[in-house]
Amino acid sequence: MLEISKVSKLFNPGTLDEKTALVGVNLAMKPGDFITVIGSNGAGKSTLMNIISGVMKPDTGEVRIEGKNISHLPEFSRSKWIGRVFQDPMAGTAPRMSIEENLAMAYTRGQKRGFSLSINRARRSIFREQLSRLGIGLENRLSAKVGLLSGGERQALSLLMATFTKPQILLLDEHTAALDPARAELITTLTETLVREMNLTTLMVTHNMEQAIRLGNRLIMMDKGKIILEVNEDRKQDLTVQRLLGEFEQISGKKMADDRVVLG
Ligand SMILES: Nc1ncnc2c1ncn2[C@@H]1O[C@H](COP(=O)(O)OP(=O)(O)OP(=O)(O)O)[C@@H](O)[C@H]1O
Repeated sequence: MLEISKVSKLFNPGTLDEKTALVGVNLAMKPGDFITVIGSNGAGKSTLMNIISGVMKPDTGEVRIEGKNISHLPEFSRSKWIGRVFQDPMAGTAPRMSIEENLAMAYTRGQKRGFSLSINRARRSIFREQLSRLGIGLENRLSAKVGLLSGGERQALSLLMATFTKPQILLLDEHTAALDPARAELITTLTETLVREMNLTTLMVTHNMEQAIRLGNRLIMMDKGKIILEVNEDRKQDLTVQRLLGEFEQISGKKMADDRVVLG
């Protein structure tokens, strides 16, 4: 489904500010895989997400979706295959537009230009039905401006918008990190439900170790631009936070440096 092969990225090469972000990263995801990604500060997690979604190009290496090399395609052309939710609840939605206008945008994502953004009765009923799945009453607020919603409500809407057209790949970039614990739990539960119901192939970066262990069928750990540990389904079930931290120390020879790490 998603294949990343030999992807490397160096920022500001040849300058004092040179930063290695990714070094020969390989990753293959099967349809329905749900991989959680953890790692120390500056390990390259966001760069990996940015390269998959087309925000930036790798120096070397390829990104393939269903066998098709998409490495040369810009971000907007990939949006029909890739849904993404960011850490910042402000990032995934347009604040001055209403809930239904935002949904209409998500609905037509990746379609040819000129595809109607108009909201007719049939579409409105689809939007209502989808919003009701979130279980937070947004289906009764279709014309409310998104800028007026709380962080948790916006993030729930972002999640729905990112998954609306059943993307081939769903990228979740610390999407619960900016929320208080109760809202974060709500978004986590929603994520699990949407991913399971649609059987979405999902890559999720998180600083919450307990969440990384609990969610998904695979886990990868990154350090200094490399995947240093891959845990598959059978081993993941026996994993604990302590064991995971121990593995990190053993492989990298240091303690995990992550100022935002949540042990659960
Ligand atoms: N646009 C950029 N310009 C220069 N250096 C960058 C840029 N983006 C990332 N880097 C550097 O590349 C390395 C990897 O950064 P990245 O943001 O991918 O790590 P991360 O694992 O997401 O880190 P964190 O968990 O701290 O957010 C870091 O050293 C970072 O400083």
